[in-house]
Amino acid sequence: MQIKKLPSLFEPARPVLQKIEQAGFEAYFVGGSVRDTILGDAIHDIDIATSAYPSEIKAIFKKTVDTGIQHGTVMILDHGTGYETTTFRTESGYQDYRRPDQVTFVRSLKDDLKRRDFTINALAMKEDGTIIDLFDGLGDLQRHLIRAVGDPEERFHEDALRMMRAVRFAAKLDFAIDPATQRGIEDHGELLTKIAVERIEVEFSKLLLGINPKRGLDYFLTTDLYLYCPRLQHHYQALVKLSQHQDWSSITNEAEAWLALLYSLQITGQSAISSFMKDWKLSNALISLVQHAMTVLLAIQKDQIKPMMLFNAGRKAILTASQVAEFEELQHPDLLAMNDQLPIHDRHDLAIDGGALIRHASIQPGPLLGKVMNQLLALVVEGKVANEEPALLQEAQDLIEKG
Ligand SMILES: Nc1ccn([C@@H]2O[C@H](COP(=O)(O)OP(=O)(O)OP(=O)(O)O)[C@@H](O)[C@H]2O)c(=O)n1
Repeated sequence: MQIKKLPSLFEPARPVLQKIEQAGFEAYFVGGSVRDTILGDAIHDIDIATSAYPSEIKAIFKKTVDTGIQHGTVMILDHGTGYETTTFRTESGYQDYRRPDQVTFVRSLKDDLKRRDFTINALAMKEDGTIIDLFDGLGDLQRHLIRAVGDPEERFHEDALRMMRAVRFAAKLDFAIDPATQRGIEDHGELLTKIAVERIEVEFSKLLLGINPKRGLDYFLTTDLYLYCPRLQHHYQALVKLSQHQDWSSITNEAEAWLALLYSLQITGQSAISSFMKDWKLSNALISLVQHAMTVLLAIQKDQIKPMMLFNAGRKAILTASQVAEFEELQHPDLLAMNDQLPIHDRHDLAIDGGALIRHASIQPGPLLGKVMNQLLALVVEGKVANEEPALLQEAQDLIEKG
């Protein structure tokens, strides 16, 4: 098979591969970019594998950077762009189920491809678009099948994360998992506990954002992989319910995915959200966004949307909550439009500050000042007082008199 028209991302890299070949070595595009090109999907990065050893690559090209030379990876700098090339290699050891104890450089493409995870990821492509398919990856692409290269058990012992990758690809590509590969996952799921949570999280997030998360979640549950992920052990029923959602089109980013998950698991309290997401090693920024969005989502559910709540949540959290409300088929008004119509969107937009209150309303710095400022803010956001200094000063005096 030959791909006639390569995606433009490959074009500037072709002369690099040609140059390696002219020096007497082999060089191929490998990995996800080849798979996705054959599927007609967009590609985002390219990987190059070569029979040349790192020292040989460095002799061919003037400018290189040793980005991971002990693993065989050298970056070639060509016309200002970096191309990472990795020498064909075999790996051995894997005593920790995630990294090889030893990497050996080899000259044979087959030896390199046979240590890769799935047949659809073990295709190689020459610079002219010719596909090298040594493990029937093309057949599996046609059959929509995720199948381990060779013995699944060996592949999963080499890197236990591959079990999560299998269910992620099932969701991402809407493919089935080959029965022997699925059995391999069922038998070795526990090895996932050896893998860093950060790496599991990346795959799980990609699963939830695939074109068919239902399929990925079904495998995640039937293979018992969920048992070895943080904090999911006791949520089988809720995960089944989540997987039964038919339309996932409104879940478009990580925040929406995690909010949908937490809402399904009924983990809705602010500190419960934080502790759950921290166990998944998610960032503080994402945790804060999901917490704000959950407040909005619960208000949608209870039909208790208030201007001040929208103001506190902010546009991004409102959008996140609206998408998940869509997913959950919760009726709701256009919250973004409501938010856009608020008189102000930031504390600093208030037409008065503490200094003005001290000067004109004879308030002393202290707790009362903070309280009055908060009350003024709420009145403006709720549209009860115009956001103008004289009106706000008057209101401040009234508030102080009322105590
Ligand atoms: N645990 C892993 C990770 C990667 N690979 C191999 O390395 C390639 C590149 O891996 P990566 O960039 O992580 O994933 P992609 O397959 O490219 O998929 P995507 O870009 O969609 O994540 C894979 O195709 C596969 O051949 C592997 O065998 N085992």
